[in-house]
Amino acid sequence: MSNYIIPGLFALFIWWFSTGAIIFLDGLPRPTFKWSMLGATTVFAICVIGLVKVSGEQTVAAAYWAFGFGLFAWGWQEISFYMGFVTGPRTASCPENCKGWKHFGHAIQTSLWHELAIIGSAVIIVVATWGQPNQIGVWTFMVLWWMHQSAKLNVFLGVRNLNEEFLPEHLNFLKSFLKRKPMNLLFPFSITISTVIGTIMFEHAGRATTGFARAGDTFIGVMMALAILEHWFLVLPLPAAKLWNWGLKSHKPARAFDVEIVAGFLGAGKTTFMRRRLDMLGNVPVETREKTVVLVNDFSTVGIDGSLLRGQGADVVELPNGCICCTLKNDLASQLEEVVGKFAPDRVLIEPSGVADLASLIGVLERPAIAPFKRSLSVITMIDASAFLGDFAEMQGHFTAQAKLASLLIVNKTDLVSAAERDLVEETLQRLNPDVRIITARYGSVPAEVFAATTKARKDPTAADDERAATPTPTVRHVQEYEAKPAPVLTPSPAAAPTPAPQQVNHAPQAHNHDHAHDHAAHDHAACTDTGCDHPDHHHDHDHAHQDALGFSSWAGTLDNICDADALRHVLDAAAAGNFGSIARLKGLARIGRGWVQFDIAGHRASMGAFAAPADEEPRVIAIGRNLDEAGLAAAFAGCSMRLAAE
Ligand SMILES: Nc1nc2c(ncn2[C@@H]2O[C@H](COP(=O)(O)OP(=O)(O)OP(=O)(O)O)[C@@H](O)[C@H]2O)c(=O)[nH]1
Repeated sequence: MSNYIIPGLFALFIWWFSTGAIIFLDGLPRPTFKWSMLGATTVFAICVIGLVKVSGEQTVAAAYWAFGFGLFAWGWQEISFYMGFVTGPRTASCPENCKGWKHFGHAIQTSLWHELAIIGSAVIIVVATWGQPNQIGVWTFMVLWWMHQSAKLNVFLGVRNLNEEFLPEHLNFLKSFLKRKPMNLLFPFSITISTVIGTIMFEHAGRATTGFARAGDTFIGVMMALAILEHWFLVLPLPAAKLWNWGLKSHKPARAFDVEIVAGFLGAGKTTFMRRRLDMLGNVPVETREKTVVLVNDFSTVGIDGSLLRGQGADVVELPNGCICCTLKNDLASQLEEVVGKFAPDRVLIEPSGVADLASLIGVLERPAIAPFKRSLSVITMIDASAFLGDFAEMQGHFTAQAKLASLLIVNKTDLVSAAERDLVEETLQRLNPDVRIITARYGSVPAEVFAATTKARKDPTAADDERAATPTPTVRHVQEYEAKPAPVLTPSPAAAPTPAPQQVNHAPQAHNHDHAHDHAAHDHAACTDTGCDHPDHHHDHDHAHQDALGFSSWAGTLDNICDADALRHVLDAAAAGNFGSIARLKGLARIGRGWVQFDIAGHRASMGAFAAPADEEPRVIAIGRNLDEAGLAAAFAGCSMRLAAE
């Protein structure tokens, strides 16, 4: 038995160790790459010479040597690719909306030279050992090649675990070619082929009569078994990456990151602004482009904002179902720690839900695990100019806190108000926080210069002194209006129309309720008083009361069918008119004909606009408000998808 167990364990160990070593080398500072590459090339040359030397021998030792040479020869392929020496002609993300064969073509271009290098290396190894009895090295190389190709195709077609943390920063563009979905059609074939070959090899090993054959067949069988395991790791909810946590240690960020919180009430235009901000951050030469991570937190169990922010060059991490103030505070803290370890970002943009407690969120950023990494913090608060006066009358504490904690206030949606109302909003805000800079905007459009100062506002004591001196907190009032193009294909809603009568429902949206109306409505949880803002940590025991004071609940549903545009608009108008309770915010994504729309109710106005959805998008809707008529909403949205089905 030891004839099988020892080579089996040897193969397992050497595979695990060499994989971890490559991950480790890959996370070291870039100047080390040339030395790693030089080392890998020397090792490759030694492996080819070694393979020639042992190819004529059929001893147990020769089996071990040949396996090791085959495996280390493969190491060169990995190092040369992951360190960026041998990749492909394409070094940029796939353009948005690029699909099908074109997308596949772009994917091939990202690693064309790498694939050709593998073919070249395989030819060298095959030729060097041609006609010789010891082919274990060749087979080891071939099995690794198979594992690599199959895993690569699977992550392209879609799997659950993309193991993006193993991708070094300079290969970030590859993420646009990875797809997250539970499974793809190739996966069962990959598993079956590996299982058949693995079984044949183990069966050969069992029948082998020499120590050489037993060891050799066991090596190949174990490599095939590892291929199977690696594939299952792609789709099962297992933290397989933890196997190489030691290798990832070198990937830990050496630098701190800037944090921008984009706050504001429901529908104020946070996501609209974030999209522009991401554009701004991505619109710089590649060498100076920052690694940006977006953390987005929808109020409902079903997130929408994450979908709207993807595809803009940043990694998007969703924290659905919450307010970043109650139970989610711990989730946020651990999520942030994970983001720091996994992505080593230069900048983290956080979009809390419209009812989040900003003071608590800032408190999370002060925690010891996160604070040392935080270089600066700026709080950009979006204000819906058209809804502010009404909302302020109802939720004075909430808006006071948001204004006082802001380092920049953007009075958005100025296209919807008169100049007099806009001035009134600005004056009210300025009175709440005399030091804050206020600018006005349409569709969240703000010039880039604004951020040169604001991103450095609220500097940490840990930040370099010269940096702080160079970028003072903006205290000068400066009000200016910036014109912006409205969102494309925006269709303002006509006068409120009646809800379509609930028809026979085929696919009722699946409802998820997220009710925060507990017993604490009496708490007035403004984080700031007229004399200033309390330290966020003083509020830990009462965070949930903030949400309760606002008294919102949410409803979410999925829209299984293609919707009828007119029916959808009628439902939106009815919802905006208050037919389904007092809706503060509604948003969703729906399929209409061959395309997609993003629809909204914000500030009691309904709107729809075209949306470029990725292939795996889910049509869905969420509503946030008070006294929501959930059954009515479910029937109405089911009605818009049914009407077309019935025609
Ligand atoms: N008329 C007008 N509409 C705007 C403007 N800015 C954003 N909107 C629209 O307002 C709606 C809400 O915008 P979002 O950016 O999703 O608002 P949000 O603050 O992220 O909303 P939540 O995530 O629900 O809190 C969308 O329909 C936007 O197109 C603006 O300046 N003028």
